[in-house]
Amino acid sequence: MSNIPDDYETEQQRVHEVTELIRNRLERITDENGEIKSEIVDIKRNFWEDVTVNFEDAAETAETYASMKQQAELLSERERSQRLLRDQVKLLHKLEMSPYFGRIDISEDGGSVEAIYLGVGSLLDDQNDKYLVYDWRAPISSVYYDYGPGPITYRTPNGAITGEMTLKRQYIIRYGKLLSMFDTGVTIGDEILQNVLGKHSDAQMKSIVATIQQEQNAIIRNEHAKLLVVQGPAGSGKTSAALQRVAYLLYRFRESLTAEQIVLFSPNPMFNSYVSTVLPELGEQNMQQTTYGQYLEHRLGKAFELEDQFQQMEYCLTGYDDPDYDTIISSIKLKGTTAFMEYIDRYVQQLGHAGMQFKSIVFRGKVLISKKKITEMFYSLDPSLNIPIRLRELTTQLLKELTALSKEEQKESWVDEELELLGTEQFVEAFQQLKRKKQYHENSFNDYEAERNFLAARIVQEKFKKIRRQVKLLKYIDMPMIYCALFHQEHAPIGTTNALWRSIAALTEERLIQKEMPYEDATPYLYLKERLEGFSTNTAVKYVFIDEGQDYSPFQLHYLKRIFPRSRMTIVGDINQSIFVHASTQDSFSPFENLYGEQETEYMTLLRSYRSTQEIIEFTAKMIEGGDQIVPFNRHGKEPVVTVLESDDQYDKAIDEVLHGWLREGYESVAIICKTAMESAIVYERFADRWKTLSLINQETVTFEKGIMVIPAYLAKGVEFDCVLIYDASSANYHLESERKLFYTACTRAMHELQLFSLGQPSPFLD
Ligand SMILES: Nc1ncnc2c1ncn2[C@@H]1O[C@H](COP(=O)(O)OP(=O)(O)OP(=O)(O)O)[C@@H](O)[C@H]1O
Repeated sequence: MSNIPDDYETEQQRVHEVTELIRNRLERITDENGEIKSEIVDIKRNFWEDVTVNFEDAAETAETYASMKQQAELLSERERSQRLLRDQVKLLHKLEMSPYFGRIDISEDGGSVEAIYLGVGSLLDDQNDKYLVYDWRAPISSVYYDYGPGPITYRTPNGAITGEMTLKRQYIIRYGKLLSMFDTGVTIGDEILQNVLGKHSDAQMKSIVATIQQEQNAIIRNEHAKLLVVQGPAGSGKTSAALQRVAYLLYRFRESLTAEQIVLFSPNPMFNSYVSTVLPELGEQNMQQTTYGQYLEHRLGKAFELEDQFQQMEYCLTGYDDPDYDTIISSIKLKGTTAFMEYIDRYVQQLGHAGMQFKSIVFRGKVLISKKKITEMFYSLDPSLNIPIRLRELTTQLLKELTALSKEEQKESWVDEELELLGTEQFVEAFQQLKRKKQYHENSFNDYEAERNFLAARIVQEKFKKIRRQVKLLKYIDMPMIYCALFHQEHAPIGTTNALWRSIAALTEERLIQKEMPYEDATPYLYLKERLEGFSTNTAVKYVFIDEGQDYSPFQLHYLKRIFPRSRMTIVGDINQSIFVHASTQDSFSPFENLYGEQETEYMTLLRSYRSTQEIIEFTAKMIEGGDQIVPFNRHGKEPVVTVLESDDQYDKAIDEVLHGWLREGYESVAIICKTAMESAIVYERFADRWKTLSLINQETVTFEKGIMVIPAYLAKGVEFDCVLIYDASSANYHLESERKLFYTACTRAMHELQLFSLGQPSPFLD
């Protein structure tokens, strides 16, 4: 329970004093910053004047270098100081706006009581070396999130400390004014959380630093798990906790970890813009962000036209009439399994003995080294060596061969033709070079010959450069053919019938021949490629975060683990939102179990849901298995409404009414959620004239903005809106079991109001 304390005046006085101190410090730092800035300008302007330049002899030259080095060091030291000051100014501005949000009074066993104030960064009083504000990530701050008044324990680098908490208080402060304060129990202030969650949604996600809940704190501060898996229902704060965790890790390991060493895989490009302000709000730099699809594209290069995951999704939701539909769905499922990964492993073993395919090395239409010869060279190498090592050796041999061939090539007539086109300067230069190399004897019989040979060698060398580069990049391996041949294997992967395998193989090959790479093939293709060429791992990355982890196939996760071998992984997700066919997390999080092994994996579960009103959470929880476990946060709003419409024409009036109503209430972010991109486009066309501010979101949309938007359900993943209107929640549109989770995901995007329109009989998921 919480109550409003009566020492408001004292607290307001403290806010006033701390704000004053912050403002004074800001003033001082701004002056210091100005001085450093002009010093930097001076150093740059006078750099050469302050350096004594003299290259007369070795001693003078050394002195010149020493003096240059000294100036450069001075400059970089000043620039570093300026960066530090800039960071301090940023933090002080944040603290000026709101210096702290919480306070705990604690006493270490038997000691005196100390009041600890928590904010987004720490603030030290220079006069007495005391912290006026502690960073929310400091070890002691953990007590605030984990305990209520009573006995406490917290960990420091020097061991555990026990004591007593006598007070836990929350504040809302804006620019020196204490707007409100509450004393609270273990959970952090219902009042403040009510206040935060009751607000209208924003185009950008907000940091939850002032109201982190105990179970979220455990996720944020976990330091030991190699793999941390978090399962939580829609709106339970998984993404929020993940981002706070990034900020925590950056603070905790600030000596050794930088934002570039952290990668977040997000569900769609728009999501990147949605979460982009959270870390800067916490005074940290953003980590690297990408989607898995973008990452595949980057690694795949241009050999194929890659289907993206949303095209695949669209097909899965609309392609029911395609006679190949069932085979394609089975193919997508198969290619996401670890059984298929192992199938590729066995194929790689076979390739060690036979089956590698190469491309001939061709120059000006002439085969320099035939693929037959390359194959022979490859298989004559020691078979006990693994394929990547053999390929390295083969590359060396091919490069040598090319050197020899380039000598032959110099005699070709095209070289003479090119020589004729050269101007006198090139001949003069050849003359100079040969003279320098002492290969030129004036008036000797070979003069012209030497010059010609020299220039011919250079011409051929220049033309061969590209071939040599391609060879070094292993472009002589015919990867598409090797991958296609995988589907000629007679025996099917474990768990797949021979007949199904043959159909999958035929369909896959058909698309690969067209130079199309189905999305489900991209990971197996890259995996095979890297098993042959050697994995190009990224060892710089230390933490990988995967949001919406339930949508990744086991194969994709294993692939990521191999790519980032030095990294710890945090996977957050919700099995009830697995919307992709390949996701094997349909019922549990089991695919994660054998990723790093039990010893190194920790599971955490969130049950409370914060995004939506209690009415919406209770309504949506009924759609999924285990929904009764979800604990809604106690915030109330209108009951969701299901409206059955009899004809398409009734939509105009009904939509107008609902949208007008929401706008009148002041809601700024409204989504009309459709099942597919196709449906979204139709709806947009239909209403764009009536609603001028309507926008259509598709897979290319990269920024998330307020307003009224039409969006396919699978792109609304991870984001939220004040109000959601499910455009057609009819049984005709949503009835397959495989669509249940998509439907649930769509409905759970609403924070305050949810309306569902159904053309005829509503979906059975609403029963
Ligand atoms: N401790 C908290 N304090 C304040 N707000 C919170 C807290 N936890 C979550 N929220 C809010 O709840 C909403 C949902 O959070 P978030 O998007 O992180 O959930 P999620 O579990 O990732 O959801 P989903 O799986 O549906 O995408 C956000 O508006 C977030 O700010």
